[in-house]
Amino acid sequence: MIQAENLTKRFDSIMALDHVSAEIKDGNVFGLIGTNGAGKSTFLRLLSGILKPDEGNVTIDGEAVFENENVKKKFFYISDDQYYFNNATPKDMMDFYSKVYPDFDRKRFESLIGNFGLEMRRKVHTFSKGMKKQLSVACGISANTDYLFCDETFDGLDPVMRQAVKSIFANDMAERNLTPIIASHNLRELEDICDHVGLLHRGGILLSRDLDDLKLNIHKVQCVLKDGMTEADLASLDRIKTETRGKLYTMTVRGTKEAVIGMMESLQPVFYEIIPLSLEEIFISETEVAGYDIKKLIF
Ligand SMILES: Nc1ncnc2c1ncn2[C@@H]1O[C@H](COP(=O)(O)OP(=O)(O)OP(=O)(O)O)[C@@H](O)[C@H]1O
Repeated sequence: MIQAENLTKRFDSIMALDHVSAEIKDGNVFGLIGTNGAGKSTFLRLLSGILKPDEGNVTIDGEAVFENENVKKKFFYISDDQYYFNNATPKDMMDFYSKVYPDFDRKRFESLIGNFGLEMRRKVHTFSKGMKKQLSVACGISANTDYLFCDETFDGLDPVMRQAVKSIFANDMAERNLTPIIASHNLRELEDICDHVGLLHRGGILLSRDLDDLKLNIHKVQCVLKDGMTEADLASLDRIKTETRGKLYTMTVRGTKEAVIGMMESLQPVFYEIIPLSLEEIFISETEVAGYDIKKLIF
């Protein structure tokens, strides 16, 4: 488990991270969302001990991270701008990381490089941005660490590759309890992968919740009411949003699924169904309550 307590980091007058606390459970995907400059990379750099916090502390499996070589073997940090040695090839990177990470799986690395359509002996500086991202994912996965820190890892990957990488993460979570921590400015990219999402804004955590909890008390309902009934008849529902298209009402409603179903049944509409809410829709309603306009905070 990773525990961050009151993490604070300033760069001169810039407060990059302001007393951020988070608990990252093993075997879950922790998504960190925020606009450019929100503090995501700073958070990951503090988690990985690249930076020292001004205040607060971070522990991985109970041990402090900063200047602790043992703990550093437990995670791999795929940075937004991964460093490769001058003239290095994927094979050189494999040789390097094999020395750093005792459980580095060379066979897996070769197989991932092959599956991604990359070449082991081609110079990395001739790779495109997306190819470099693929290479860093191959390094990170093959390192076989308990935790994988991903900074905008999906950015720059094409949709097919994005899905492939998500499947690889899911596979490693199931097989060896990998815990990915994924920072992204794009909520939609985390939609189908995260168990827990933290929303970072100007260095502070605005919201940090398990997705299952978020989804328990908010639902999207579509219905067609009987002739003679109007929107006023929907007053018993705790509606956050209502859209009307002809006779079709699409509503975002607060309450447990059972309560919402109960109310809809009592209205005896011509038709109704509960449809899944997107992560973005959930976040919009949750942050509205906190007085924020999420559309200004995420893309
Ligand atoms: N080395 C540094 N020196 C000075 N300021 C820094 C440094 N690193 C980060 N900052 C500042 O800290 C704040 C948070 O930056 P950070 O890189 O953590 O944001 P981010 O959420 O990762 O942004 P992005 O999505 O653009 O990568 C920004 O205001 C940034 O300018």
